[in-house]
Amino acid sequence: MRTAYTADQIRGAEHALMARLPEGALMQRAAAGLAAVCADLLGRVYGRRVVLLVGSGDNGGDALYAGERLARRGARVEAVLAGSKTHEAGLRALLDAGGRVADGHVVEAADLIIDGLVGIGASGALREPYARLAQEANAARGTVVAVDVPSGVDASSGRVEGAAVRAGVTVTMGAYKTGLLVDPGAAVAGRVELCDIGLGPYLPDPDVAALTGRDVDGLLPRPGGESDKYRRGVLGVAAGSDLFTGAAVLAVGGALRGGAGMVRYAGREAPVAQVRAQWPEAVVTLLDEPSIEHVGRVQAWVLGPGLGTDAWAHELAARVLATDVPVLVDADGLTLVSRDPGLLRRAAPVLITPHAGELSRLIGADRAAIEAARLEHARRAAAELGVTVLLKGSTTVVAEEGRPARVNVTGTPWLATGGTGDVLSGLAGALLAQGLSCYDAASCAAFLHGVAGGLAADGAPLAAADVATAIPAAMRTVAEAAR
Ligand SMILES: NC(=O)C1=CN([C@@H]2O[C@H](COP(=O)(O)OP(=O)(O)OC[C@H]3O[C@@H](n4cnc5c(N)ncnc54)[C@H](OP(=O)(O)O)[C@@H]3O)[C@@H](O)[C@H]2O)[C@@H](O)CC1
Ligand SMILES: Nc1ncnc2c1ncn2[C@@H]1O[C@H](COP(=O)(O)OP(=O)(O)O)[C@@H](O)[C@H]1O
Ligand SMILES: [K+]
Repeated sequence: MRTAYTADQIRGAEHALMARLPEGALMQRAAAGLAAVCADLLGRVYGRRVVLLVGSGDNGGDALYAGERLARRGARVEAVLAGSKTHEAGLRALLDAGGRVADGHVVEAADLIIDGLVGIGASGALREPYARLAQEANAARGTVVAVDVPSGVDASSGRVEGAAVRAGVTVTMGAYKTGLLVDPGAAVAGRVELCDIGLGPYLPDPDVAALTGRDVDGLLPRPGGESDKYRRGVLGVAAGSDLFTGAAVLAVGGALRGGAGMVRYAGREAPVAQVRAQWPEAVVTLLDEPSIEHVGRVQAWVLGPGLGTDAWAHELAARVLATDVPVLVDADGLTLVSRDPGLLRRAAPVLITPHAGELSRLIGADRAAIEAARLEHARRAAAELGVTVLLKGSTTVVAEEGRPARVNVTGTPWLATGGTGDVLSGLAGALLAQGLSCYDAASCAAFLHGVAGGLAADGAPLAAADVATAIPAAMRTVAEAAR
């Protein structure tokens, strides 16, 4: 499990650790780790041009001391002092080692740029001249190494207001910051290298966690000698309509690859015909009326992809939500519950899987605001609605009250294509049917869906059905990672 922390949590741990160490020791550890990563990136240090972007705080201090170390190994180190003040001891150390102070024009020609403008002490959008320097670094040809977090990214949330440094590598001190795992921050952090400064024993419970392949492998249910198709878990899928038949086909496809013992599909005439034609494995019930009475017993339901939002769909949704098994609500199901929130009042667990637009209707928040602060809104929805939330998008977030939010680190922008969400619903539903909690089913499904997307795309466009097909390969990949 990868864990990450807010700026306040990091500060608390740093204070506790600092109290036991001589002054400045922590910054020396940070600078040593930073300089080592930079030296690796440069290959040969001697004679290379390194530019330090130095802000007024300790983030600038880290950069200056790392610059000192690189200068002692023969690099030509120049510091651009951006703040109203500068870490004095750090600057002296750099100058003593042969580094010098320069203006912003040196950025363009640097082999390596160290972004020490701001770290966890930043507040709000980057001010000038920081914002201009961030843009110059982004336009330069040299590798950009961010200290702790890329400047312009809010360390606690991943929010970016205005300009931000786009790093090739971020060297983060002591522990991951939440903003490095959540877009838009994660998207500009590049490769994140954790520099151990001894903070571990002082860290509180994490703000967020990210599953690794090993974690997912450990959570996935596997059939044993005693298993039969009923004991493995049966999933019901209530999806599709005469207008949207594909969503039903894709959700059932995701479910069949997700390891349920059986998938029961229930729907109207047109999607029933399509599901029958595509998936002989599914047990299909044609619904003459919106009732699930004749569908047979299931351990979980997926409700909503392509279901429509008419009175018939509403009635079917009410029947599914009146059962006592976990229900995953997606797509049109979310529109139905946003119109009739009473539907969500039930004793058994609910997992909702909205994208930002669907969540905006559910909690009355602006879509752009949700995309800018994904974690905050997913948590708010979980608390207000009393459900588990899987918020889809460039970073998928899973939130449930009383547990650390989980952020998903797999996936590819190629997944941004119609129908992949339906596959995700089927997959997560299959995991629910096999007995995983909403929290684990959602986070494992997001992880596997992202890996499957990467395998299916392999650098080129994918169709949603390819993602379903790649789910078993994704499971094998996590099993290999665990070995
Ligand atoms: N503590 C430790 O033990 C260790 C800490 N370490 C390192 O220290 C970093 C934290 O250092 P920090 O607390 O000095 O804050 P930091 O991020 O450098 O910036 C603060 C200054 O920036 C300014 N500023 C703020 N917002 C701004 C904006 N939008 N636009 C422009 N300027 C803005 C503001 O100054 P102002 O100009 O307003 O006076 C503020 O005072 C941490 O990320 C890690 O790298 C490591 O060495 C390990 C040990
Ligand atoms: N930029 C992106 N990077 C990675 N994954 C993305 C991106 N955009 C969307 N996705 C993923 O693609 C899927 C799209 O789902 P959804 O919006 O429900 O589409 P649909 O309704 O067409 O199935 C989700 O799993 C989402 O997390
Ligand atoms: K920085």
